[in-house]
Amino acid sequence: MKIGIEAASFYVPKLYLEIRELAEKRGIEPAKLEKGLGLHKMALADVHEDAATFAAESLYKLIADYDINPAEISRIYLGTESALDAAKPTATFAMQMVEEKLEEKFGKRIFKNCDVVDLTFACVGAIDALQNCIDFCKANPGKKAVVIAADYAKYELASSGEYTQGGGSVALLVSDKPQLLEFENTWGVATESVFDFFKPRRIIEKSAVQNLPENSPEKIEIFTDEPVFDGQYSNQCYQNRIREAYEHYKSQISSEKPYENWRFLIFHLPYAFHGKRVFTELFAIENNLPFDTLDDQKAVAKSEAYLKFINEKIETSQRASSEIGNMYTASIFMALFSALQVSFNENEDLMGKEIGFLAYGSGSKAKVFTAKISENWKEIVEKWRLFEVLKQRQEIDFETYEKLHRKQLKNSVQESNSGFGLDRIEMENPLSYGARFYSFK
Ligand SMILES: CC(C)(COP(=O)([O-])OP(=O)([O-])OC[C@H]1O[C@@H](n2cnc3c(N)ncnc32)[C@H](O)[C@@H]1OP(=O)([O-])[O-])[C@@H](O)C(=O)NCCC(=O)NCCSC(=O)C[C@@](C)(O)CC(=O)[O-]
Repeated sequence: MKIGIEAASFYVPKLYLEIRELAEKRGIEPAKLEKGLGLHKMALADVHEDAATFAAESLYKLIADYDINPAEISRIYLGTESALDAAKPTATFAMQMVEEKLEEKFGKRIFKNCDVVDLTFACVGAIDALQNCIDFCKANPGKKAVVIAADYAKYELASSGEYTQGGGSVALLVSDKPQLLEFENTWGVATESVFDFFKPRRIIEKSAVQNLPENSPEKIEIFTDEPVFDGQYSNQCYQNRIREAYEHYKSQISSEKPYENWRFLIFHLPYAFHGKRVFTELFAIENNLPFDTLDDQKAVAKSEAYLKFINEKIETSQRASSEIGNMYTASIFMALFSALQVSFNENEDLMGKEIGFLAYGSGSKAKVFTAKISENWKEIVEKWRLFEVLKQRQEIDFETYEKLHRKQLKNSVQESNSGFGLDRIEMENPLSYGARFYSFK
């Protein structure tokens, strides 16, 4: 049975900061960020936005753009590491927003019998959701599942992670009608528990939190959006896991150099140039090139063969990332959208071509798997207009960016913001303290 993506949509928040401006304000050479890491713009959530509104946006767009009957969706699995609650899944907030928006057309509680849940494993969580939903569709012919990846990447101000911020979401309809692409059945996996990037509970004074029950302990534990991370170590963990997952993938197939058969290599991109920077090792292994010293590594990265390989198989997948930044779980899918959009715009015939996916999530796990482009792929891609949509965003200045980051703004930056938004968080009633209420404008 063929299982794959029947339809796909995305949402990128409408605000952005130019990386050049961030570089100048932080005293970093702009060329390092632009030419070294491939960064140009950083997408930012407005005051009324969070991971739930991002998820709702792409879910609603998926249903509206591809004329999907929501009653036919058996499950909505959300990969996210920006959860809004430690018990109530962020997917339930998104589901409710979309349900209310669709009420007039489809009636109340259209997702009443839909299985909704979050899956978390840093940036690879949505790939786990996807694999799970592929298996679900195989086991239940005719049923459809939606996979959403929704996140915002936020790092401490002036940290080395600051220029790799970003955010947004994608939603994929997975079914036995793979109009966009069809997944093949070999999965390479590699896991090792490490502390390269994580979001621990932080311990703070009780007095720092409003409206806690009187008998709360003096010190309490809270989650924050900003991770603890070790940048260079995280790069190394990524490289190690990808190598191990690729080797595991390879051990299950007969091809000598599988990557040579792939039209694109689609990576999780924490920043645009990451995939091409880490694949040097596997390129060296596959082509028996020395890779022990820094000089060896630089020689591979700068070789004509490697530059040609990047140009042919990776470059177009980087373009959207340069304009958005890290979308955590959604980054790998946005890399796919970017490559497909460029091929669509250039009228390339992709039908039947194989794509290799190299997914990574800190903490850490990598998955390597493949898919084949379907006959009707253009009918799905033609609705995206990805690069036009990215051009329609609003630039903000550095001062506004810092205020947004510090949560010092009460009102949305966009004057006429339309779409899903957070209205309020309950802060008084102890029985509903922290409940979040959303609406569509
Ligand atoms: C991403 C890092 C590590 C970058 O860290 P960094 O120290 O800013 O940069 P770098 O030293 O790694 O690389 C700079 C590049 O710019 C070049 N450069 C220098 N100057 C110039 C110049 N003038 N002109 C042109 N190029 C210049 C320089 O040569 C080098 O390129 P290379 O030669 O090595 O290819 C940092 O921003 C960071 O820590 N970010 C947060 C963590 C992260 O993104 N880690 C990535 C891997 S882990 C991952 O992907 C998982 C994650 C993060 O998404 C989370 C999850 O799973 O949930």
